[in-house]
Formats: sequence, C-alpha cells, structure tokens
Amino acid sequence: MASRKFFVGGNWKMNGDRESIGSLVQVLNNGEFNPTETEVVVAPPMLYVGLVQQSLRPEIAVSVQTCHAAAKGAFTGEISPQMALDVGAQWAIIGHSERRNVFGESDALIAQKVKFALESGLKVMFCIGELLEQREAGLTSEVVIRQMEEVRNAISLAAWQNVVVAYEPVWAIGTGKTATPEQAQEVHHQLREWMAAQLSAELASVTRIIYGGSVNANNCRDLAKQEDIDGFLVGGASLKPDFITIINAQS
Ligand SMILES: O=C[C@H](O)COP(=O)(O)O
Repeated sequence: MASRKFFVGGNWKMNGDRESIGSLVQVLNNGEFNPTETEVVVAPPMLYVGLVQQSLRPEIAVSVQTCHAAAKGAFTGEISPQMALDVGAQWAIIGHSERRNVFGESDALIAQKVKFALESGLKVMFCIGELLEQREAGLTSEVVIRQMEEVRNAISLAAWQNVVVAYEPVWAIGTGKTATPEQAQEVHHQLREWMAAQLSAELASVTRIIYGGSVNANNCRDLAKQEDIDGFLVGGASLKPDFITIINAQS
C-alpha cells in the first residue's frame, strides 16, 4: 500500500451555485492536508469548472464529471476532453453509476469515453459497481469484472497509469448505506487480483482502487485502514467541511 498515494475525489454532482461553490472553495483552500501524502481532486458541475479551477489552491486538481468520446462536433449538451483541458481540468469521472443508470450509458460507450479521454490527455476516475439486485444474486464480481473488461479491451496497458478505479456499489450511493470495510475490501481485493492476472503484477500493485458510496467523516477511517482501499470518491460529504476530515482519513 505504501507505493500507492492516497486519493480522494469529491464529486459535487449537480449541486451548488456561485455563492455556495465560492464558500466550498474557501473551505478547501483553508483546509489542512498534506498534498505529498494525499492526492485531492474535485469535480464541480460543468458550468463551474473554470471558475473553481481559477480560485482553488493549486494542490487540488479539478475534474469534469463526464465527457464525450469526440473532440468537437454536433453533440448537443456534451463537452469534450479538449474543452475540459482548455479550462484547466486534469481529470474526468467516467462511468459513474448515475451516467450508467440514469442516462443509459453502456459499458461499451463508457469504454470509448475512457479511451478518448486518456488519449486526449485527461486522467480518469473510472467508476464501476453493482446494483443491489446484482449483489443479492451473488453477481458482484461478475458485474465489476465485466465493466473492467470493457475498458481493458479498449485501452493500452500504458494508459492504465492514468486511471484510478472507483468501486461504487450502486446500493451505497447517496443512501447512507455504506459498504462495510470488509465488503469493500473483498471487492477491491478481487479487482486487484483480476488486474494482476489480466494486466500485470506491476499495474495491480500501483493502480489506486478507491471506494465510493456514502463515505463520511465517521466511516472514512475504518474504510481507509483496509489494505486495498486507496482512497475515496465522495458525493454528498464532499459538499461539506467534512470533506477535509475524509481527505485526512489515512493520516
Ligand atoms: O461519486 C460519488 C458517489 O456517487 C458517492 O456518492 P455519496 O457519497 O453521496 O454516496
């Protein structure tokens, strides 16, 4: 674990306005954390990405919440990785469960988006996770491995160095039902074993696998103690000062 830098992402989803986002940036700018120990990235709603990038301390990087698999063109409502880079974002969240389950993005489309974002120069938080009925049917491993396979088939081995895998069980997102540290660790460990077998032992040992799903200031420390949990992708709690506590979960 020592070789993997702790990573905490804040996914603000479709929340905030200029005033509340300004206040949140102040909290982040004044919060104490050690950037050599923890990598921190926040993903504001698209319209505010440039504003946040300009006002946020440089130790915290900015991400978009999705981006299309093309540089430009007739794709109403979409933005490209090139546009994200142009306004200072360095990361993209791709494959979030809300993109998959609310907006109907398929594994294949998500793999194309991951590929294009990486080729364009963004780093990617690639999200995977099972639905409640899939977990209850004992299909968790099968589902997350299938999601990983789509991306493995689309990108080069070298490209994985710019990928953070975010395991987010859908039943834990925004529900207050966090996976137990043991439940999360079990899936993270399976993912790392899959990477060792399907990618390389080196990639399995260096790739960050972060957990998302109702992470908060109270449960983050126990989750962070797990061997294969290398950080978090935080939704609701990333809009509050609690996010600073979560950033420091491992220290
Ligand atoms: O991207 C973040 C996840 O969807 C988790 O959201 P949550 O922390 O509100 O459960």
